[in-house]
Amino acid sequence: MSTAPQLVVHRDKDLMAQAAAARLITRIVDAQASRGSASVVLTGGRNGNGLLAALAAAPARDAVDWARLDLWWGDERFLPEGDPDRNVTQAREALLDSVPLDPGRVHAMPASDGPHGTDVDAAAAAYAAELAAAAAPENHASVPAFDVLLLGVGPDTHVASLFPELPAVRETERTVVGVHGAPKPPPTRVTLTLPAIRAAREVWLLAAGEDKAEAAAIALSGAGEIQAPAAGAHGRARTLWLLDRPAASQLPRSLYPPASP
Ligand SMILES: O=C1O[C@H](COP(=O)(O)O)[C@@H](O)[C@H](O)[C@H]1O
Repeated sequence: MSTAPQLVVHRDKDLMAQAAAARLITRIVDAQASRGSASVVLTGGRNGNGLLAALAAAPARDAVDWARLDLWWGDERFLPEGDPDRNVTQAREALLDSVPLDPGRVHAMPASDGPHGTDVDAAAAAYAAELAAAAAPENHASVPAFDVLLLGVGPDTHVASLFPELPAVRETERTVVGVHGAPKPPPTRVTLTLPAIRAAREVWLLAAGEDKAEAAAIALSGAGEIQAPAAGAHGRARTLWLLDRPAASQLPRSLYPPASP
């Protein structure tokens, strides 16, 4: 299967979130049917949380066996446990607190008041070790083969906490790194790197709203991943961009899917 990006453009952000939630339910159910369990990497941000809220409201959510789902995070704002700006706090509020997950399979990234204190690099290394321990030994991989890895696209083309030109987006060896001096608050973060992202079977990039239009156009028009990290986010089997019309409004006509309403 090709990893060239596939694009789906929805009418507006609410419809995009509902359609993405329906798609994710199907993907999880299929993975659980074929392999017994599923693994999903969550993203923070408005679009990621919108998807989780839509999933919480979807009647078909009960088709998912929540106890056989591993949840990981693509990035985290390095703040104390329970801080309202942490991605995991927002995910809990949007969905996780309302479904019967196995707490042992909810792999939140460390907080700044956790066992590593404020040492974000140690926190990143610990998460890398947790991922490596969950990877299938027969695959000789350093991260699990995630079924779906979600990424919100920032207006500056950042994905996870990989910001243009910062060292994290240049990382080619480690799977998780600490981020210092992010241009979007908070400045200290933990993030998966591009090699870890590219180990996922499917990578879905979410972009809704006019403020994402330029980023989508740049990332999908051949930009380099150092300057436009979203351009470097690919899945092994599939790379899917889910957009709404405002976010797709600056795409070159050659990219705009002809079948989109
Ligand atoms: O800070 C973050 O921002 C991005 C994008 O968020 P959005 O609100 O502009 O959609 C998000 O994907 C990332 O997980 C988060 O930490």
